[in-house]
Amino acid sequence: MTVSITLVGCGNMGRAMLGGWIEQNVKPNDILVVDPSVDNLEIAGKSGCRTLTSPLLIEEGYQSDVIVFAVKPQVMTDVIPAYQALIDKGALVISIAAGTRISVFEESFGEDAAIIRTMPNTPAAIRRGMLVSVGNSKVTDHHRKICDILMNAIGTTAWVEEEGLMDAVTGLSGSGPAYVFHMIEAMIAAGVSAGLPEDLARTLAKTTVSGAAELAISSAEPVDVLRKNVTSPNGTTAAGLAVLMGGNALTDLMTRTVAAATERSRELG
Ligand SMILES: NC(=O)C1=CN([C@@H]2O[C@H](COP(=O)(O)OP(=O)(O)OC[C@H]3O[C@@H](n4cnc5c(N)ncnc54)[C@H](OP(=O)(O)O)[C@@H]3O)[C@@H](O)[C@H]2O)C=CC1
Ligand SMILES: O=C(O)[C@@H]1CCC=N1
Repeated sequence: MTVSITLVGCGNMGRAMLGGWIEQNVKPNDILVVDPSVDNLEIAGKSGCRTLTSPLLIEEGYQSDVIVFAVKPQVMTDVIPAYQALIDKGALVISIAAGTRISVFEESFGEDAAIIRTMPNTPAAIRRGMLVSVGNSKVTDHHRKICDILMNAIGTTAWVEEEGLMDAVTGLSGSGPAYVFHMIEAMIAAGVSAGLPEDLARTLAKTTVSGAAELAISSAEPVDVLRKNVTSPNGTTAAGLAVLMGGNALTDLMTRTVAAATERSRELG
């Protein structure tokens, strides 16, 4: 199935999705990218996509199967009305904005519009994203298929039936890459403080996180067993984990971290 896409917003996330779609054989000339910034459009243009700085420049006869809104939640209500004509021609709406509820799109586009809210994350840029979607009652199996084509091209996909879960999804997998990047930063700093040269500490930290994550995904063992496999009785790991797990330190910190991001997603709605 070929899918024509209008991508609105070509920032960090828009570019990450675009790269994945093109790598996965969505034809660049089936993609129109709209973004007011010429610099943001340059990469899309070089990939062979059509680019426009404003929806006012979209020609009258234009239609696309899907419009993906990838602008900041704070500007979403100002941005979407300009795309009414595409919705009237039957385009499916996919929004990746944190917090912004499906009802915001229904209020603008009408209750007959098919709206999907998806939460991706930045590893989509290397086709290793986590993408969770929820649709309104107008979303058909055909729409789900279109969404799956786009999202499977850039990562692992899941659907939820309750929109209320999307705030916690955002707090865990949407924001999650930043938590892991910060953990890598902390491991590098800790390695340097333990006496390693910074370049070596960086390589060790990144490779360890990447290898452990791959093992967690590919192994049949649950992650707590994988952790125990590293931990020799009275050995070095036990000494390290006594700090990280003592008083439930990391679990408490992570619980508060995800709760804060989840709450912010609710506020953005
Ligand atoms: N970054 C992430 O990890 C994730 C982000 N999201 C969501 O994705 C969305 C985009 O985030 P992100 O890519 O990080 O943000 P960016 O700021 O990088 O991208 C937003 C893009 O939209 C452009 N833009 C602004 N106004 C318009 C307009 N009227 N029409 C078209 N484009 C416009 C911006 O241009 P300019 O730069 O000139 O303002 C920018 O290029 C947000 O809603 C966010 O919640 C979801 C999951 C993960
Ligand atoms: O920080 C944000 O609001 C966006 C949504 C999830 C990741 N980045």
